[in-house]
Amino acid sequence: MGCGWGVVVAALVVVVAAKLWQLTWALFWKPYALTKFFRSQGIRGPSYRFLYGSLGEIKDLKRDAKKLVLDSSSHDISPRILPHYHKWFPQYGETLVYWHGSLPRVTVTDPELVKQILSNKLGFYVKLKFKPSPVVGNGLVLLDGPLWARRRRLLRPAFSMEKLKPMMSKIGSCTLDMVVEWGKRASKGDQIDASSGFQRLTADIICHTAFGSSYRQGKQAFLAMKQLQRLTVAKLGGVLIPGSQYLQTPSNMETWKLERLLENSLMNIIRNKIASKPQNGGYGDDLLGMMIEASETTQGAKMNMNEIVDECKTFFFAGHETTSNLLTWTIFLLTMNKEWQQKLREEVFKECGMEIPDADSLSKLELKVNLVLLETLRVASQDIKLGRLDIPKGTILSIPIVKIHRSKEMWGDDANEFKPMRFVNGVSMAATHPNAFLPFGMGPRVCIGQNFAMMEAKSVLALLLQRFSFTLSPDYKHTPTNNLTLQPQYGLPVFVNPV
Ligand code: HEM
Repeated sequence: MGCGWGVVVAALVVVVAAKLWQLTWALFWKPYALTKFFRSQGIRGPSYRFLYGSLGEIKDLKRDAKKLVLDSSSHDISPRILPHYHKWFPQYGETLVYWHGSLPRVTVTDPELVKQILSNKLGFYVKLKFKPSPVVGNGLVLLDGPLWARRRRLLRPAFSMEKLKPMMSKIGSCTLDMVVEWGKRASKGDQIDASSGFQRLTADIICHTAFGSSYRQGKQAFLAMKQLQRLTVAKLGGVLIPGSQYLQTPSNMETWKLERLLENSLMNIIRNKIASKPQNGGYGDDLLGMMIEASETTQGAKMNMNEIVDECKTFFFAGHETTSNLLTWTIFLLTMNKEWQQKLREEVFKECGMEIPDADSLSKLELKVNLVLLETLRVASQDIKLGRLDIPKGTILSIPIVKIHRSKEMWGDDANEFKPMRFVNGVSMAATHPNAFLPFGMGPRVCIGQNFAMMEAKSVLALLLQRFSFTLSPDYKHTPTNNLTLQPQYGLPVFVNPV
């Protein structure tokens, strides 16, 4: 008996010792070994700090950066939104390694290497999974491998120009509702926060275009998703203590409640849509209808309910704030460059008059939009060779698009100036490298909603410029901030005047 207990205790000691060794290796020795490995290739960066890596320093730098108010005419926004890169690039060069907890993160700005990562033909690079990720679901944005390929093939038809054209009238009518509201406020001399206006407008547009007649239920699901997103952002940037996501904290309980609400609302919309399909008709012109249609008519397994729910979440997540920010920053730039505001308005009048633009007239608008900033993250799923660099499995590769878009080496000495004419000979000729312009990414995972977003942004802008001129309010503070997407921290107060 005594001998039996002795064996159990000895086994326990061995297991605990093995776990402790694993932990010490992962949190202590491995980062030091990797630091040496990266240094031997000339990749340097801030030293690893136990458990937190560089997160503590990044947090402090970001906290201080949030207090900065930039000069409105400055396009170099990196001191505010990427203060860590702003500090480290001059110190360590643009290919540097820093630490997300105990995981190494290598930045890549060389367009050739960026192209190699984003072309990703052999599946070496997989998406970084946000955890927890109730917001994006397991949709197209985060899937990898054969699951991603099948889903992309099923969804592609829904985003073809042909399918998108019928949505233009919905985009037009949503915008005109906003125009009426802005007109009323303009007549009282009120200033308008264009940023929150565009947030509401693009939410309306995505709910109408995604769910058609189920718009109201779609809006309820959308609002739950926005709250979930806020909770998720609050959790990002901290160290995730394993298991903490299962504790009954107020924030976790709020998250679970919203997840159930989002899930149930979306399931109801989908069930109703399937049940109310006319005998000889289709599911309708909205994105959800086209998605169900495509999943039934394409060869191979149908998309099941959970997959469709995941893709609805993806449309909300990927298709709302991105386009809203594009519109916000475009209006900001047009208030700073009045001659361009006038040029665009003249072009709109010439091609569309006072009509709601259709696909034809839109295609004639040469509106240039050059401020779209995103950071794309990928993870190496096995040891790989990137250019001359050896990248060990598990390294997170970070492509700071904001930095690439502002690089003087690639865009010239006027990189920080507003010069739409640099695109006059096409996107690939605007910089020294054809792939230096990456607002929608590139390669097989290029944004599937690119046409949708550009069509939406052009329609909204045309309708606004036909009716209003925009002047920046003296209350505006130039404080771009990163809430997953790039937004003005205190909104974009403008005065609108009828033209
Ligand atoms: C100005 C607006 C937009 C910008 C700047 C933008 C940007 C991007 C970028 C950079 C990626 C690639 C990420 C990567 O390489 O992993 C992406 C992917 C994606 N975008 Fe967009 N996007 C916009 C609008 C939209 C809209 C309106 C939708 C849908 C309604 C959408 C849906 C998606 C989806 C589903 C993906 C994942 C594609 C895949 O991985 O196969 N996006 N977007």
